[in-house]
Amino acid sequence: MGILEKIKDIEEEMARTQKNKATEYHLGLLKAKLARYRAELLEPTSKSGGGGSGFDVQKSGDARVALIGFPSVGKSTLLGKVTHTASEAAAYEFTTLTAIPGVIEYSGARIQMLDLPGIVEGASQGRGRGRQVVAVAKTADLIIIMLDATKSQEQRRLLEIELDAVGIRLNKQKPDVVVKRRTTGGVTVNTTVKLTRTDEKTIRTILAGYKMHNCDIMIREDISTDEFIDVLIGTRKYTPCLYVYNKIDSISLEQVDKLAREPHSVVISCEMGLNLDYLIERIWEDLRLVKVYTKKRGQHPDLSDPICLRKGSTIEDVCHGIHRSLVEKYRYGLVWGKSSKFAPHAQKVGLTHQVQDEDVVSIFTK
Ligand SMILES: Nc1nc2c(ncn2[C@@H]2O[C@H](COP(=O)(O)OP(=O)(O)OP(=O)(O)O)[C@@H](O)[C@H]2O)c(=O)[nH]1
Ligand SMILES: [K+]
Ligand SMILES: [Mg+2]
Repeated sequence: MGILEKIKDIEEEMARTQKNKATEYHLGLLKAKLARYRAELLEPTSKSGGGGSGFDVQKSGDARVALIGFPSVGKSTLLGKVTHTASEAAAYEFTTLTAIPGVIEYSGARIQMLDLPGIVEGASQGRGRGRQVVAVAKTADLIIIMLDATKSQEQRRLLEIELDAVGIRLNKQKPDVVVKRRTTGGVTVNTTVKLTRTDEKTIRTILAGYKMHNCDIMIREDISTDEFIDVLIGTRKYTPCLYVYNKIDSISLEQVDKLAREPHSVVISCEMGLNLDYLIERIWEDLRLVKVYTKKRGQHPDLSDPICLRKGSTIEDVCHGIHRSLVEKYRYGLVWGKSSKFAPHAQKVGLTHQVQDEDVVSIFTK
């Protein structure tokens, strides 16, 4: 039996099985199996799944944003509006057939935006170029799910399902669970919180399904069964996502207002140039980047060429951003800005000091 058939079998069995206390463990096991087969399906070497390795676009700039959506929602039009790259846009579906990179310049930072072909339902199973598109989505630091505001909300759910199927978890943190494999000793499960969405027996059943007979599990949040399986599989990608509703020029103000109030959502009109600056600000925020300006002794800071880092980065990361060997020669640093205890004056800092957005940093070497 091929993988696709096995998946179908399990899905059918799950659909047949009534959900109640008595079947919970069995369903957990089926879910674990299903997740394993799906993962196999995504292997580029897998024969049954049809391959599809993604478009070969070099990463560039400080972060990558991928545009995911159904055909003709306006992805290419957006790329043309916010970057210097033109990507053909037209009124027919599947105008774009490959990945087209552009660059958004935002106060000295460079964000790569990838225009992609439209995907259809079933993309993650290999329909159309869906496989390649979702493979690219996996490499993104931020996913934009682009939607046509004139169409039903159903499109959003369908796209979420496709991304979920390839292991992308949108706007979620990695669950706080630690799994330690051992060679003997059986399974121990420790929890620091009460579990209301799964239970220890289900967890043990799933572990047995994965042939993990010796391990320590430490659970520090109220996870669901699915989230526990995610942790075991380990290759999940936790990516921030913005829902961008385009074509608001064609709907009523009341409708615009309603969409704009949804979490993680931005409403725009590419054609009328509405709200595009705000969209870029939100992209920047959701990427959770900080930019740090460097300054040489006795000179003004270089405001044209900041170093961009993840939020929570330290002076050590700043050093790496300047030169590989700088850390070895590091004596001390000076920071001006929000992270300085003595703002507006400088604070003398060590390598572990966390920087904040728009800090100015000077590094002094031995
Ligand atoms: N009314 C309206 N139409 C728009 C807007 N933005 C784009 N369009 C139109 O929507 C159609 C599709 O635009 P594209 O940019 O080609 O859409 P796409 O998502 O790249 O489409 P594919 O590459 O085929 O997947 C074109 O006719 C655009 O002119 C908008 O803000 N309002
Ligand atoms: K189009
Ligand atoms: Mg396009």
